[in-house]
Amino acid sequence: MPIDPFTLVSPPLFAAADLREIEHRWTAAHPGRPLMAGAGAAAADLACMLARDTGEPILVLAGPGNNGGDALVTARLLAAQGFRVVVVSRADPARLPPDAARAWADWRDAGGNALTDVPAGQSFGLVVDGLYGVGLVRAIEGEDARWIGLANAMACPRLALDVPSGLDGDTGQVRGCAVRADHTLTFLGLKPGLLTADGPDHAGTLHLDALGVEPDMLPAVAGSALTRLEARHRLPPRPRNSHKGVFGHAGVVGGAQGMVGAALIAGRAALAYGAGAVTLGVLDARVAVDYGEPRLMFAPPERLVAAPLDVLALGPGLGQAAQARVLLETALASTCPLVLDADALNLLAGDPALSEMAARRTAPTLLTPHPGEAARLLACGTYDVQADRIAAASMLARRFRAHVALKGAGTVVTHPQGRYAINTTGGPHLAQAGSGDRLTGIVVALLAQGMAPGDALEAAVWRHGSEPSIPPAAI
Ligand SMILES: NC(=O)C1=CN([C@@H]2O[C@H](COP(=O)(O)OP(=O)(O)OC[C@H]3O[C@@H](n4cnc5c(N)ncnc54)[C@H](OP(=O)(O)O)[C@@H]3O)[C@@H](O)[C@H]2O)[C@@H](O)CC1
Ligand SMILES: Nc1ncnc2c1ncn2[C@@H]1O[C@H](COP(=O)(O)OP(=O)(O)O)[C@@H](O)[C@H]1O
Ligand SMILES: [K+]
Repeated sequence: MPIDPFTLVSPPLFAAADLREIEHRWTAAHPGRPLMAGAGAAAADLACMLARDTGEPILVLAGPGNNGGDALVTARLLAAQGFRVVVVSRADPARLPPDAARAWADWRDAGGNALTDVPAGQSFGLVVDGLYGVGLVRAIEGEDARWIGLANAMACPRLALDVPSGLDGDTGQVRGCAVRADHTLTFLGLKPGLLTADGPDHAGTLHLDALGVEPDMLPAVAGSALTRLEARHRLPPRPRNSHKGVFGHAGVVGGAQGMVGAALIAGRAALAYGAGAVTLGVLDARVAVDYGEPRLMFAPPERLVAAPLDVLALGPGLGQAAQARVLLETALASTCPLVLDADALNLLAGDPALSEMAARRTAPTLLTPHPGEAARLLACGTYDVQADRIAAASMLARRFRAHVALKGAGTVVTHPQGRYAINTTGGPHLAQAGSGDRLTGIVVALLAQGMAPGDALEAAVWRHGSEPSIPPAAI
């Protein structure tokens, strides 16, 4: 029975290699009971609910592997329920993998056939996409790409089996082109690529069917989906018998001339999320008060980076002048948790000595790069970062022995020990200057109040995405 995976707490994320391991364990424990039968049955049930009630046939696109096998089982079960089904496949039945070959034989025995092209001028009540799943190994091109283009242009809903064809389940990268599904029914477990990069735009509403696989058959994995907060992500209730000192003193350094707002946004967010006191070290010396949030204190940045604080953040609106570099060097020597954002990351990227210092810190370091900043830190292109966001964020976590939030659609939070989480809150309303500064402030607030660094970064990313959004006005 498919479920909404977002109702689960921190569901694990399985890469293609993990899924093959599950299949291996299942086959060893249950010979002769292919998982494909359950996958096809679940897909047929969902397809019944999604197909438009117009009497138009259901188009089933079936590929050359087991994803195509799932599609053929789905087609047979839908036809058995009285739906008109048009199967389109160019796969050579003689070369199908064993379970898919069985599905093809069953479909043919039930009177089914397959067209070798999508019929022109025909409208459909639903498209079932079973071209490629987690076995996608190269870019989609040729006839497959044409079919995907046709399917994406159809007015009816599209249901993708396992992953939208063309989307890499491990990374969320579109390889060539991909089905833009309205719904994706994914099998066994969630795949990281459904949640980050191009995944959310292509998967539509996610449904998960574990196909009856027992939890003890699932391999231990490094990744999970940040669907809901766990207890470790929450602060204890504020004791009545408390004072501002209990909730930490945070310092935020940044706000060079022309970018003062970045530091103010971070500072305001830190107060809003409960830091006991927040001092800004603004580089633009003309600014000494925030009239919109007069609780913010101001100190010379040189003094603030060397002050005894509970947490220090450096970066929002920092700029890259010589003064900023010196501030960063002093901040790296601090003994409290240190959050580096924006230009602090750019300065780090261009300076091997500072990078070395960052990697050697004994107090926790948290990095919050957007893909461009991550690319500078890794000395590669933004495209390379986006092609595998988990790998990029993991590399940064290892290199800097830091907790890292690689921002953007499906923010990836990685930890020095190798664990990672993909956030599921937020959306394109956050794609506006100043969003990242607010995230920095939220992280700072949670750290100031004593949350463990990795948990604070995850919780901040989740909460930032959960804030009520005011969508940009339609024009
Ligand atoms: N694991 C399980 O237990 C379960 C798995 N299940 C299902 O199986 C799916 C995985 O099946 P799979 O491994 O057969 O891979 P799949 O995605 O069908 O593609 C492989 C074929 O595609 C080809 N090919 C690849 N890329 C291509 C391209 N760009 N352009 C053209 N061809 C390309 C590739 O060709 P080759 O590289 O061999 O030349 C090969 O022939 C999984 O997503 C789920 O739906 C369920 O039944 C539930 C249980
Ligand atoms: N399309 C998107 N979907 C989800 N979150 C997004 C999207 N675009 C931006 N964000 C979020 O908005 C914030 C932007 O941060 P950043 O790029 O550093 O902006 P700035 O430095 O201008 O404040 C990050 O938290 C990022 O994850
Ligand atoms: K698919």
